[in-house]
Amino acid sequence: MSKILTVDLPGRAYDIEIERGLLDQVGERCRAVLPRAKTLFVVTDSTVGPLYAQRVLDSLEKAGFFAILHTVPAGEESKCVERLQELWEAMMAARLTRTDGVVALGGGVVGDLAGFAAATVLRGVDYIQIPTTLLAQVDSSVGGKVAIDLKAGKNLAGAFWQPKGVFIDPEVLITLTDRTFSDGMAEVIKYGCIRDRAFFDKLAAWGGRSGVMEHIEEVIHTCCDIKRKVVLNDERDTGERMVLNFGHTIGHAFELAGHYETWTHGQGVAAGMCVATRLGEQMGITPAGTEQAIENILKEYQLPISIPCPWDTLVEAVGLDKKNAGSDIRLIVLEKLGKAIPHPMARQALLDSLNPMWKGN
Ligand SMILES: NC(=O)c1ccc[n+]([C@@H]2O[C@H](COP(=O)([O-])OP(=O)(O)OC[C@H]3O[C@@H](n4cnc5c(N)ncnc54)[C@H](O)[C@@H]3O)[C@@H](O)[C@H]2O)c1
Ligand SMILES: O=C(O)C(=O)C[C@@H](O)[C@H](O)[C@H](O)COP(=O)(O)O
Ligand SMILES: [Zn+2]
Repeated sequence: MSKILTVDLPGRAYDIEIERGLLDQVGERCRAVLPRAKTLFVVTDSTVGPLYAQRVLDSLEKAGFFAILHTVPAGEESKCVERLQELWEAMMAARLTRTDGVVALGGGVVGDLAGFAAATVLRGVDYIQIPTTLLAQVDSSVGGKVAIDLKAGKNLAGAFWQPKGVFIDPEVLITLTDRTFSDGMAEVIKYGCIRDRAFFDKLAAWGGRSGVMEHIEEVIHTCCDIKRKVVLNDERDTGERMVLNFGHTIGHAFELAGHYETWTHGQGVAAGMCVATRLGEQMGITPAGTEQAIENILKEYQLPISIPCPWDTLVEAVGLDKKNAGSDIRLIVLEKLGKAIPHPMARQALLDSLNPMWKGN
């Protein structure tokens, strides 16, 4: 049975559809939201392409589209200006027009990269998200943040560009490695931490991949619904949306420290949530014992609770966080498990609190 959530942004409303087997019906779904499009430029990666692209192309062609497939190497390193430029050039070589569209078929890397290409080529063409990792199905395909990484750090060039539709087929998760499944669980656990204590407790009880897969539609629906509501209140990330960044200030530093190879985004976020919660406890905002509860659940899902990171890298990443405003920063902390808030503080005060934790590193 299909579950549908609507991201009801004025003039830019779109549906998130969650349904087993949806991959074979994306053609008709794309036709419904892109009625004038002739060509669809499908972006995928070198792992997802051989697994799922043909089914998507067949479905698109059956719905009357001319579909062109473009494959980037799998991995975070593809979220770069070189791959973006290749996409722009290939889109123009395909004579894409403003009434055509882009389809992102893959994980968060493909979604962020293809979404940014769609946001910028011809000053913006429509795009569709077909997320294939757990992380992309519960988080990155929704809300319109699209970006590439720069040498300085994560997601430093990008846009807010909402998709025309998000088509989620949970069956594709079956081919994920355990590590990539766990990455998605970091963001899933984040949703429990920031907005839904009961959901957090369920995740703790399910205890692993097979338990979660028994409830996968509920998991995807719960996370997308939280994100949808937050994005509706603050699309441009000026206040409430920042809670979706829980664990990311320090998490992005961990990713940078591993040169985006050693540590994935999900792993960075997992360990970053522990640090943010420890700080919250130290500041007297987060109840004592909360970090322990988060560490316990992260361990259940094979996620790290700490990651080595040089102090200078941490300082660098904190300085580049998009929640900075002048010399202040908003750190996302938990008022309690299930409720996150942006906590404004001087960036130097945050670094001063972090420093003693790093001394032993
Ligand atoms: N825009 C947002 O709101 C947002 C939110 C969260 C994360 N992100 C970004 O998302 C990225 C991480 O996304 P990710 O974890 O999906 O990583 P990813 O896109 O690199 O995918 C992880 C790996 O899984 C493979 N894969 C994808 N689908 C598969 C499938 N069904 N079966 C087998 N293998 C499959 C990929 O080829 C890749 O090797 C980061 O760059 C992060 O910054 C963005
Ligand atoms: O959608 C959001 O807003 C988020 O913060 C979701 C995060 O999980 C995601 O990693 C996002 O890309 C981080 O954005 P950034 O603004 O910190 O680059
Ligand atoms: Zn994230």
